[in-house]
Amino acid sequence: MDKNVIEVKQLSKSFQKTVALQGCDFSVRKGEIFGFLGPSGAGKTTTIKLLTGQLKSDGGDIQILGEKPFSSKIKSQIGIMSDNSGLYEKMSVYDNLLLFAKIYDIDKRCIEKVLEEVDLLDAKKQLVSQLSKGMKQRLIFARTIIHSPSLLFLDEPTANLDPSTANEVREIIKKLNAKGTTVFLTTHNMEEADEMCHRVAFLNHGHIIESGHPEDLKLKYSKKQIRMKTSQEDYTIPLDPKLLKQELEHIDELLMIHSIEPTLKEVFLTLTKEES
Ligand SMILES: Nc1ncnc2c1ncn2[C@@H]1O[C@H](COP(=O)(O)OP(=O)(O)OP(=O)(O)O)[C@@H](O)[C@H]1O
Repeated sequence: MDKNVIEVKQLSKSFQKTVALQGCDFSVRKGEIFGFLGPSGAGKTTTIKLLTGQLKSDGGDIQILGEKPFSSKIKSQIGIMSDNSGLYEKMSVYDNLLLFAKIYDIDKRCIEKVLEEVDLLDAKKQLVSQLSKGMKQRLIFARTIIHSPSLLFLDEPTANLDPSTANEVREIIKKLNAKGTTVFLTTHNMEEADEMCHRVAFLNHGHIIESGHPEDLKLKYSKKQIRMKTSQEDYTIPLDPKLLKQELEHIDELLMIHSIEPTLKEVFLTLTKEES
């Protein structure tokens, strides 16, 4: 996981008077799930559009797999999933992918393989209009990965999905990543990021305010306290081995003891509050 597949330096983008990104720096390593997190309007979708060549930046540098985002050399290695599903409801699962394969000149033998991968092979003859939301989402996924990209851009892949469908999507992402696909993921959902991402970056007002492994961030912003629960009391003490030892000597019946770390959401809220 050491080679960078995405390198972004001092990226800026404005829309008329709206500054979407300003001096944004980050990198994504080969083989990781990288979570790009931020509140609504922070600039996440704009970043994905810039990284995938759908928008041009005003300044800064982007390298994707060692190339510029607009380079045709990397097109076949990239998969993009955003919220516009674009599925044809009156066509079957298979025919939706066939159409896509024809447009993008992809070998149609890839269709069965990818349907198997997202567990839709048995539904290949079903009309899209008859599919459950979860199945549709898996079909969109199939379309995104039909050409076996090594780098996936997923813009809020679980937004507006019920918990079980969101879980199905997360499992597919993890499975792909386990096979070596690098994933750039935007999400509002901090629990999801904590569960899935090897590293996260917090975006606020168009720039990165913090980044790192979720566990390391939670430790970094921990208040360093221990919660103690005895048969008599429920209280906290500072996270200090000497204090803890002293405390334990006095306790007759200890029911629970654990260190208190913030959740990723709490870390993010603290940081964004400090910034505004
Ligand atoms: N085409 C556009 N024209 C004008 N302003 C835009 C355009 N696209 C984005 N913006 C503005 O740029 C800022 C960043 O938008 P962006 O969509 O990247 O945020 P986001 O983090 O993806 O938000 P969300 O989580 O709500 O999707 C916002 O203020 C948005 O209104």
